[in-house]
Amino acid sequence: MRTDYLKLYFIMGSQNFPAGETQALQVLEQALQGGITCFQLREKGDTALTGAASIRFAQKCQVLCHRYQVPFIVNDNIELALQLDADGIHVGQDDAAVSSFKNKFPNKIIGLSVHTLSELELAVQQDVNYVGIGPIFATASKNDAKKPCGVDFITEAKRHCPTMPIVAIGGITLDNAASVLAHGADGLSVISAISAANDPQAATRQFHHL
Ligand SMILES: Cc1ncc(COP(=O)(O)OP(=O)(O)O)c(N)n1
Ligand SMILES: Cc1nc(C(=O)O)sc1CCOP(=O)(O)O
Ligand SMILES: [Mg+2]
Repeated sequence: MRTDYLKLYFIMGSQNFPAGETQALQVLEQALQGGITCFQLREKGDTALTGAASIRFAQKCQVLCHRYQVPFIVNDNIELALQLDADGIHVGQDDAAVSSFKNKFPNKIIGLSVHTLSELELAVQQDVNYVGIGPIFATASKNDAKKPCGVDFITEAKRHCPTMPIVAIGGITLDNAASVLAHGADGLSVISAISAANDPQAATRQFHHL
């Protein structure tokens, strides 16, 4: 995978917006105009869209991403990723084995969440395309987030496995992003820093001028 795709990786689902999917699509387009380099659809939680509505929403997100030539990644849901022929899938430690995703979804981007150095070593052995390391800081966007690991863990991970692309996630804002990059992350992954910004396009642009 091209590491530059990880530079500014925006994640969201309709649950991240008070006005639901309409607002989600508007913000995604603003984020694309502002220069996000990757997008992950993470439709999760009690208010998540289901069935045909979730597929229609996902298709609309994918069309926008294609228009801006930004990879469209699906969180967790391999059926959706296959149905839409997404560019990749992001999976967590509690999901099925990476090998099963690779078999079902060959030649696609596979991202894996890691929280420890041993999980990172396994990710290298499994030849995933990138790892998501987090939460770096406290986050309100994931109910079951682990304890924050801090920026020094990024440096430790990069030293341990220098060739594995790392995207940092969890509580990343315009104020702390420069430190995250200075500690060795290849890219930044955010939900609220863009989804809850007063001006999502301007916020996205600012991440490119840290
Ligand atoms: C880029 C990136 N990194 C980490 C995660 C978290 O994935 P996971 O641990 O599977 O948790 P959920 O997002 O599924 O709640 C991610 N989604 N993206
Ligand atoms: C989806 C997700 N995964 C995390 C992890 O630690 O694996 S933290 C997180 C939420 C990130 O949202 P925000 O940018 O608003 O903090
Ligand atoms: Mg997951």
